[in-house]
Amino acid sequence: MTNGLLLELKAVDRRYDEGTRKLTILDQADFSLKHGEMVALVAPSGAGKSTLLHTAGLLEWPDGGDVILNGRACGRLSDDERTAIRRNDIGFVYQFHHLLPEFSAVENIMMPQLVCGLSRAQARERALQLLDYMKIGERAEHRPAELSGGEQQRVAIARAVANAPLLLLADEPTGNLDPATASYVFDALEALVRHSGLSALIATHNHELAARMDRRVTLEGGKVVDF
Ligand SMILES: Nc1ncnc2c1ncn2[C@@H]1O[C@H](COP(=O)(O)OP(=O)(O)OP(=O)(O)O)[C@@H](O)[C@H]1O
Repeated sequence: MTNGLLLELKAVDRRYDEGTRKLTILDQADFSLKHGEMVALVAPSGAGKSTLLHTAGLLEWPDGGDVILNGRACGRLSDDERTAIRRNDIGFVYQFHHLLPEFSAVENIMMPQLVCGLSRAQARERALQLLDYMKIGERAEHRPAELSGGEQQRVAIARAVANAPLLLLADEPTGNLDPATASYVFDALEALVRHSGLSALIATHNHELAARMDRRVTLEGGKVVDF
């Protein structure tokens, strides 16, 4: 930790090739996220929300500028180093849960911990604690297909934080749920973020949920701006 910031994007460019021309999605974009801060990313479809999340989450390389996570410049790291940071320090939640269908809820949450070298007993204990925290402890042994959409998303959130990341990035985490379920799932997500002190950047089209976060940003002309 250096300046109270967990995440900084400094003059980040991101361009895609579209036939013969370049599509500029991020154009010298600056953004920062403080430790423990929860920020909503609200922008029209196609504005570049997923691009911003993927770049911040080290899934995509910026074409210019740098991404600094917990004081560490990540732009010039090797693929292996970036993978290690993603595995240990960053949790992702998507609109669709992407749980492994043949494994139970608890096993899905154990998986990333086993990859990081925890024993099965340790991983299971933490997974069960997280399921309890998300108020679905009694669904631990069910497979994703046996869970409701809201329950599946709560398992996906638990899985994203299983390795106690510093940063949670979520791309429309409640976008696939009805309003009441979305609010309920967001309650659980918010409680978890606040309790664990992690920082979160959450893309959402839901203005009610965005209003509950510390700050709201949007994308305009490839830049991240507060609104
Ligand atoms: N790998 C890629 N190659 C080419 N173009 C891409 C690629 N990824 C995204 N794009 C384009 O970049 C633009 C921004 O995409 P992005 O998915 O970041 O938007 P978004 O704001 O998340 O949209 P949505 O809300 O619909 O998910 C879109 O025009 C998209 O078609």
